[in-house]
Amino acid sequence: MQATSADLVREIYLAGTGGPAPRLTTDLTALEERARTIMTPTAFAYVTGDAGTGVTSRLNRQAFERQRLVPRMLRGAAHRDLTVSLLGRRLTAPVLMAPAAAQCVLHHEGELAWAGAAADTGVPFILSTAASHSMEEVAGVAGGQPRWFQLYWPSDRELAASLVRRAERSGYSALVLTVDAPTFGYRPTDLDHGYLPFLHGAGIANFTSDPVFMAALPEDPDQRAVIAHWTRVFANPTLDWDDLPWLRKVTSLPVLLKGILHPDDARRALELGVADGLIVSNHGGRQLDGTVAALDALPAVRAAVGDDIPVLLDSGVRTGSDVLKALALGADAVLYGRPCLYGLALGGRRGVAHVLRCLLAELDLALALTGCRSVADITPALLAPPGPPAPPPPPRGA
Ligand SMILES: Cc1cc2nc3c(=O)[nH]c(=O)nc-3n(C[C@H](O)[C@H](O)[C@H](O)COP(=O)(O)O)c2cc1C
Ligand SMILES: O=C(O)C(=O)c1ccccc1
Repeated sequence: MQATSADLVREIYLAGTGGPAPRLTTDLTALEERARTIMTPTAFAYVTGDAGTGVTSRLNRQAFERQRLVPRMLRGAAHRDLTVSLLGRRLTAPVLMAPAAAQCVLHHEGELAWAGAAADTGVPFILSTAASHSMEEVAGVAGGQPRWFQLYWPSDRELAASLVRRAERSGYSALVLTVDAPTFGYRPTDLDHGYLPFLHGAGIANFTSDPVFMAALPEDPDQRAVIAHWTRVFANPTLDWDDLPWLRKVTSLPVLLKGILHPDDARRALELGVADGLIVSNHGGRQLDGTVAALDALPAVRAAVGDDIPVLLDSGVRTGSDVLKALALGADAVLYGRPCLYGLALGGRRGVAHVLRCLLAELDLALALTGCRSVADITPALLAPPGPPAPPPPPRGA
């Protein structure tokens, strides 16, 4: 199941100079530009869209680029084991696909392609509450790989409980509660296009398939009424720490909080006993402009919670070396976001699987080249001591 770097390289060279598919590339940092050529301007703006000036996204990348690996030699790492144990399950690699809303605006198969690629590669996916196919439909193509459900906690508790119970029943094995989006960020690209997928009915399938959501509407409602109701219940800006024990009562699934950046929030989650894991993330720079890079926030969060609780990271992960750096700084695994979405836009299920295989291949090679036989061998000792601060990153497109 796991694509080794040797398999991938053989597959690509045997396919000839055209590579794995005409539009795809093995350069994981070049996917965005490829995707730009085939996506509608509105969909491209939605996916690439950052909050405000976009500085957070640039800082996310700069934080990875600032870290330098110091590889070790002659350690006999001819065979590498990428597998890791997370929440009691063995994963193919320390990588999961990050939750992303409304994927049908990128490709008509949307989350079904996402789940198919997970089955093809062994990389688990996290399904967004704001998916364009219902969680039950997506579960149907997912195969036996672990899959998690990301919860945007709606303003109605009965609806929240219904979503959680459905996720549990349809085989999602953990809940990711996103806590950094009590409201949308200020995203000038979306605002300038006047475009949000949800207002066109994309990304609301978990609601239109939900008995509690539908019971609040008149029989046979028109789309405008459905969307209007969705905008009323989707977000819950009043959510606070005191609400979280309720979630514990509703489900026996492990809960991870996504969007933690401050060590005090990390400590609080543990003290209250409301989280089985944390995801250090700034939502890919889409929420608050000027936020600290997720990678820079990671070491303090790890130090605050100790080694026993899973700490994952996303925001800016693009390459196999990035995964290695995140793990060296204390992450147990990473979530892979926009590159998978570009793969989806470029080639549906095959495109997402290609992107994931490239990442795993590059990670596998990075282990070989740093002298690591397994993920457990990745330690802070692989990183050079911090150097002088880098100059500020240039704005996008400069
Ligand atoms: C188009 C798009 C939609 C997203 N939708 C969700 C979502 O529904 N729920 C969520 O928790 N995070 C969502 N995210 C954030 C990702 O889970 C992840 O935090 C982010 O993509 C990481 O940044 P990166 O992709 O630049 O590495 C979304 C991100 C993008 C790009
Ligand atoms: O676009 C996003 O980043 C996102 O997480 C989202 C998804 C659906 C509704 C609101 C925000």
